[in-house]
Amino acid sequence: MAVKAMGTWVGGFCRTGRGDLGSRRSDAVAAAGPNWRLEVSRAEGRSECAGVCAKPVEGVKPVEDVKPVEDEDLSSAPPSSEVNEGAGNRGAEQQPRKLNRDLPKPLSLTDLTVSSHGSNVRVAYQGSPGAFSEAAALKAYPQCVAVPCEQFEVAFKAVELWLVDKAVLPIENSVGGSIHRNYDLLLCHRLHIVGEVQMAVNHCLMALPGVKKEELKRVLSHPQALAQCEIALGKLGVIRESIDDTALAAQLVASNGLKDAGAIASARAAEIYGLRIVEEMIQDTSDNITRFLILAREPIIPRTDRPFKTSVVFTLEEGPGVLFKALAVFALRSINLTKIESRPQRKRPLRVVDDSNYGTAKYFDYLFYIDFEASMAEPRAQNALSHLQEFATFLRVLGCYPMDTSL
Ligand SMILES: O=C(O)C(=O)C[C@]1(C(=O)O)C=C[C@@H](O)C=C1
Repeated sequence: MAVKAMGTWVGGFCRTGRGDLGSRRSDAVAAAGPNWRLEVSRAEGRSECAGVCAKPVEGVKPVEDVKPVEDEDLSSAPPSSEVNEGAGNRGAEQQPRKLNRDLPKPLSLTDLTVSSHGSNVRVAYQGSPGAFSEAAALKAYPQCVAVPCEQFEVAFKAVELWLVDKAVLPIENSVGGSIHRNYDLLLCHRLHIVGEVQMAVNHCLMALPGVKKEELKRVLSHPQALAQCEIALGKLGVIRESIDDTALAAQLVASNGLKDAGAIASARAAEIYGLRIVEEMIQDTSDNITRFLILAREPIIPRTDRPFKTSVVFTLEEGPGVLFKALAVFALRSINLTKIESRPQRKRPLRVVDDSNYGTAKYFDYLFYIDFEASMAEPRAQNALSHLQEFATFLRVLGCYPMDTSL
């Protein structure tokens, strides 16, 4: 079955000894401006990170202005001609000479300080300004520079390549369920879950100013958003069109002047792109919650002074009761599970039991993702994972992080 992991305990973490699953590190720290989206370039069908991609999103207000050191405001300094005039003859009263305004300024302690509000933190999210993921990034780090990315994978790579510090990505929604792509990407990248963000998602139906709800023939949005508003869309009887993110849907309606199309997005997206909200809270249930993960290059130190959660992924041998046995390692220690997800192993999608292939001869191999309510600093969590390791064919701790109990 899958590769057997040799676990090592590092500072309370069970870190498996599986080889590098594709993460790349670079010392290159690049500063992508606030109005830029990171994107994946596809060469010969292979998905590759293009690094900082200078693609401005048209008509979008910057999320936060970044001021490069070289562009410091020098307007208060006198022009160099004035400064140089008679220099050397004025003793103590002379104006300071501006020698070379292009010289780099040395880093100071202030430059190195990351405030508790995350004012220096650059956080990648998937989507365009006004997307719900941007709001989640700002909930996690209120003063951060939120960096829009075209795809989830770009956000992962942006962290790995040090283009940003963190990524905030959706993992599940209370109506739409799991975002499987991010489960798969967690496994093929070496990032750590360092936090979670729960956010109430209130969807608005919006259109060009003057367009009535009854005039809409189609509605554009992210597939998750369309799924979360199934009842309202059914009543409207419109065609649903999938777009990469909700804010991009709003932008498309606005920039193309689509009179027959509406968009489902946030109230902030309506404001940014100049659309009028024709109906608020159109999601199927008023409590529509999306949970996002905060990903970073390094894990955080698990603690016990507040509620922590741990996320793991593992594989098991085939056989009756093995999943039952795996879940029992938590039950035996009164550890509450908050999520279980299974994903097919892509490299071993199908197994045939016998050559004749009679009866139920084909079945799948699965990866199991589990979130449980305990910190890796607690002996019961460490013991549970040691126990699981006795029969799991592969085990990786994806992260141990404080639970988000707010909304
Ligand atoms: O399209 C957006 O606005 C997003 O942030 C993506 C996303 C998602 O992928 O689930 C985030 C929150 C909502 O559940 C709907 C869409």
